[in-house]
Formats: sequence, structure tokens, C-alpha cells
Amino acid sequence: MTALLHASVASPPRLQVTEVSLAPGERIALIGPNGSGKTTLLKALAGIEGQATDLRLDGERLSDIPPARRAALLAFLPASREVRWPIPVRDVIALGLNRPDPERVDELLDRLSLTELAERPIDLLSTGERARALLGRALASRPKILLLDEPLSNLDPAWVLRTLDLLDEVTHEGSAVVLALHDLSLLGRFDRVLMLDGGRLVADMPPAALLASPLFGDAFGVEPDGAGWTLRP
Ligand SMILES: Nc1ncnc2c1ncn2[C@@H]1O[C@H](COP(=O)(O)OP(=O)(O)OP(=O)(O)O)[C@@H](O)[C@H]1O
Repeated sequence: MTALLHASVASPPRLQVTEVSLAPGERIALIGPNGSGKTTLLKALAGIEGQATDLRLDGERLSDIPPARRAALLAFLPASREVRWPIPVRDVIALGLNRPDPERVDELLDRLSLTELAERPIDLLSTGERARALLGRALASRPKILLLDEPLSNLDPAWVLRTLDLLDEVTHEGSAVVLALHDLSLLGRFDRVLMLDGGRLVADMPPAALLASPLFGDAFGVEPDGAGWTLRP
């Protein structure tokens, strides 16, 4: 089966050479301590920053794919929720589309409970509402590859679960999702975990295997204690 994304990327000294392959339908958590290189890796996989060797999306070289089609194949959601422009929420979501599709925008407004806020400028939304609107933009074109940098930060517990359900639907339709996160209690919702430490990929395995591995405590300096985590002495 052709990988949806395959690349060897690097961004020295922040990210050592890292080979990544994403298969259709995979739900992948990207974890690691602060500063370990998660954002750097996502940007490198999106072709925004760093160096990529033979970055292929759905079998095609990134450089051979025209920008409009590239946007429909891959979406990158930055961690920042800052938006300075007073663009209505409806138009922000529409920015994720190659051509006008008001029905798709309405569908996302509904799924993200943003219909009542559709005409409000995005800079006047709460942080969590803005996070939902920006996720809507990333999902708009039904990209095959979603690289999401901390999309669950700023969301209340119900919206964390609704967002994970929404992403499950996206992966059931065959897309691959890579999601950077800090809430390690959510790892069970993923098929695979990539763990970075000091700019190196130190683990690529299912969540249960990682949590049982000493690699986890070595990277984070914490240990699972049943109810949560405790600091290693
Ligand atoms: N533009 C930059 N120039 C130089 N160093 C940078 C730049 N951006 C980030 N860094 C550094 O690169 C390292 C990796 O940063 P990155 O943002 O990828 O980490 P992260 O794992 O996403 O962290 P966090 O969990 O805190 O969001 C950090 O030490 C950071 O200070």
C-alpha cells in the first residue's frame, strides 16, 4: 500500500534526521517534552520548514504537486490560536477550500457548533471557539493528511472528546492524522505514538507498548501511577 506521506526530514540542530511514513487511516499521537521538536517535525513534514529528503504525499513528490492540490492533500494546523484579522468565522473555514463550497462550510459550522458564530469576526471569539474555527479550516478540503499541532489545547473536556470523535470519522474515511498533544491520558485514542526527545525520534509504537516501556519515563521524567503521573525521584 502506498504511504500517504513518506519523508526523511531534519531541521538541525532542533530535529535530527527523522524518517516518517503515514498509512491511510492511522491516528498518530506526537508527544515529547516541551522543546523536544514536535512543532519542528510537523512543519518539516508539511514542507514549511527544515529539510526534507524525498517528501512524498500519496506517492507523489511534494515539489511536483501544484500548490492548490497540495492544500487539498495536506493540512497543517499551527499551535497558535492568534488571529489578528477580523474575518468572519464562515470565511475562515472557507479559506481551507480550493473552490467555493458553502454546503461544506455549513456542515463544518454545524459539526463544530459554530453556526451561531458564523458571521462573527474570528478575533472576537474565545480561545476555544477560535481553536474550533481553525480546525474547521484545516478539515474543510477533506485532506488526506492532517498535521495538527496541539488542536486539543484550550478545548473543554466535551470538545476534546467531540474533536477526537470527529478525527476518528476522518481516519475511518482513510485520512491519516498526526496530532501533537500533552495530555497523555488521551493516548489510548491513538493507534501509534511518535515520541521525540531532544530532537530525536526515540519511540514509534502503539500507546500501550510505549507506556509500558522505560523510554516513556526516560523522556518525560514521570511515571504512570494509576490515577495520573508522578515525578521520578
Ligand atoms: N525559529 C526557531 N529558531 C531557533 N530555535 C527554535 C525556533 N523555533 C523553535 N526553536 C527551538 O527548537 C526546539 C524545538 O522547538 P519545538 O517548537 O519544535 O518544540 P515542541 O516539542 O513543539 O515544544 P512545546 O511542547 O513546548 O510546544 C526548542 O528548543 C525551541 O526553543
